[in-house]
Amino acid sequence: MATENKNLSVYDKTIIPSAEHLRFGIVVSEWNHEITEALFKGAREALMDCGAKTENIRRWNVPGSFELTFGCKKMLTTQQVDAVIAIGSVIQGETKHFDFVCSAVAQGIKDLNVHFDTPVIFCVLTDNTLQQAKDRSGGKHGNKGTEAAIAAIQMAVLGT
Ligand SMILES: Nc1c(NC[C@H](O)[C@H](O)[C@H](O)CO)[nH]c(=O)[nH]c1=O
Ligand SMILES: CC(=O)[C@@H](O)COP(=O)(O)O
Repeated sequence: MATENKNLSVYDKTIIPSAEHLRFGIVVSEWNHEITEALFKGAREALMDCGAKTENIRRWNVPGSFELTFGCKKMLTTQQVDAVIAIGSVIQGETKHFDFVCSAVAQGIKDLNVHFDTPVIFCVLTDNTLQQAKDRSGGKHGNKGTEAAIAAIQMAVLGT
C-alpha cells in the first residue's frame, strides 16, 4: 500500500503499549531541517501521547542522513535506551548522490538492528521533491515521525 493510501499519523491508542517506563533515543539529521524538525515533533508528541516522559527522550543531532548510522550506534552503545529513532530527509537532487545516501543509511540502520539488541526505527524520508517530504512530515499524508514513534514503542516491548 502506498503512503498516499495510508495516513501516517493514524494509530489506535487503545492497542499501543504504554511508553511510561520506556527510554528513547532520537537521532536527527540537520539536512532539510524544516522536514526533520517536523518529523521529530511528530515523533515526540506521539511518544508522550502514549505515556513517555520528557526526561526519557534523549535527542542528538547529526549533520546528514549518512551520519545517522554512526549517531544511532553511539546512542545504542553509550546510553540506556529501549529504542532509537533515526530521523532524516533525503531529497533527490541533480545527481546519483541521493541513491548512495539512501542506500547507505537504509543498510546502516538495518545492520544496527542485526548487530544490536535494541530496535532502531527507520524514520528517513526519501523523496523526489520537497513537496513529497512536506506531505509526509505533517502534511496531507500525515507524519512519518508519528508512525516511527508507534513502531518504536511496539518494538521496545516485543517479546517482553
Ligand atoms: N543531500 C542530502 C544529504 N547529504 C549529506 C549526507 O547525508 C552527508 O551528511 C554528507 O555526505 C557528509 O557525509 N543528507 C540528507 O540527509 N539529505 C539530503 O537530501
Ligand atoms: C541527496 C543528496 O545528496 C542530493 O540532494 C544532493 O544534491 P545533488 O545531487 O544535486 O548534488
